[in-house]
Amino acid sequence: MDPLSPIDPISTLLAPPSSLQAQEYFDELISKRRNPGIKVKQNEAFGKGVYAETEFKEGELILKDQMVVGAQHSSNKMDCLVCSFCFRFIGSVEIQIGRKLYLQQLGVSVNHSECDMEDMYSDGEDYSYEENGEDSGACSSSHLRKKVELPKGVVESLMNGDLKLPYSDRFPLPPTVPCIGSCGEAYYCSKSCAQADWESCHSLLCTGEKSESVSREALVEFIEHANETNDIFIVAAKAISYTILRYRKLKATSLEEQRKDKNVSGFTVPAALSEAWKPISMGHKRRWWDCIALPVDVESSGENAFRMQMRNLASTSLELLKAAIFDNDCEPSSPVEDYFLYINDLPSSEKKETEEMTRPIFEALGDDYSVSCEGSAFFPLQSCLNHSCCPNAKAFKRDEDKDGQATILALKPICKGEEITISYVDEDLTLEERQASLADYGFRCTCPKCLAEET
Ligand SMILES: C[S@@+](CC[C@H](N)C(=O)[O-])C[C@H]1O[C@@H](n2cnc3c(N)ncnc32)[C@H](O)[C@@H]1O
Repeated sequence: MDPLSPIDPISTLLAPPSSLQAQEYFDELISKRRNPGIKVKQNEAFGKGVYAETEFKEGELILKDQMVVGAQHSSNKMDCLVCSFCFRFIGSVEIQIGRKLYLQQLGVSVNHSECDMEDMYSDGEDYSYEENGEDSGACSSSHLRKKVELPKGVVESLMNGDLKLPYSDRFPLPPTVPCIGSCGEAYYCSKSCAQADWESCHSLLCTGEKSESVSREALVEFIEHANETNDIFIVAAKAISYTILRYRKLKATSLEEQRKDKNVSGFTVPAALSEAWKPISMGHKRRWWDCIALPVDVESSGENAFRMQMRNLASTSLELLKAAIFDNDCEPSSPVEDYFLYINDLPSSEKKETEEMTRPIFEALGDDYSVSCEGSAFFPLQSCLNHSCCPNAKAFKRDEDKDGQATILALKPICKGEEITISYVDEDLTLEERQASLADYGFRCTCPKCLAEET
């Protein structure tokens, strides 16, 4: 068999890893990430689970987990300009506010190609937004807000840096670094994040002129389909691009080693592919279309048809992605909120003067002025945490947690050997509401709180 020809048995890659493979992988990951207080173990009832290897006090950090791939929600892109790799807020308080107001006034979402963000940062441009333009509401995340209009030119001045808000230098943000492929859609907090994202997955998913995708038109079609249906397909595309790029690197290294030393064991596609796919495969879960909850308006007799419809949706998305990248051969607070809280807390003499300038901007932003960055991501350790409606831990962003890492803190004292659990849903909901939300995860909760409330 030609060792470089693509192999078909994708099903081998999609099979769950054996318990031994998973145990070795997570032991190594925990040791590399220096999270000695935890261990991933097989749980008889629910598959994998995370267990305490030491005692944790209330409020103590249990683990920090680096994401493998993740994406900001399409609908959130209008509210927050964040680094496309580490999801830190970028630019400045003025750019965050100005960009949001600009997009609201334009009445478009940045997911759609009508609005090129590149234009918004170039100085002296005619931004041509309608001063009294009606928000179409079609793509805006804030069409319910009562708008207060700002004088002409304020929004442009905020975006191009001509208008500096008082005290905004107390909330410094990293500058915006554009994407290497010039797509004008991805921005970063540093050149190193831009490079890391390019090498991790973006080179194949970039719609810019330096894109390494097979077809930029096909890629745009794939992204539009994901934005119109479910933007989880963007995260799936990132996982696939990540695997392809890791595979290529492994192949190049292996062939180079073989060239130097003929005695080095030969490169094989299956081995390199499964190594490249390993970080994703370790998060193996049931198929999405098999476990999502049945919508309330679908009768149980229509369940098979519904699941088939969802499967077809995922398959259409994959076909679109394949046309774009197929290779023949893997809640922080908002700085805007922090800024306005700071202004609100100023001593009254300074506050009065400052608010003359900031109040109209605050009112123009409306109720949702402080939206934080939201998205979906795959965190290998966090994804092993099982659910409980009376959890002993919580994913929590502290002031220092500004990057895209997941932080898990103890909610109460945890003993050595105890399972660490988080709540996937709002624990204050009623029993029925909690169980309905958990149906999306494909299980019925039997934690002590649910059992007590059921009787
Ligand atoms: C984020 S994963 C947690 C890790 C998972 N046990 C594994 O083996 O990868 C979520 C899945 O774990 C299972 N799970 C988590 N908490 C559970 C619970 N309280 N009861 C039953 N199944 C649970 C469900 O299958 C759920 O879809």
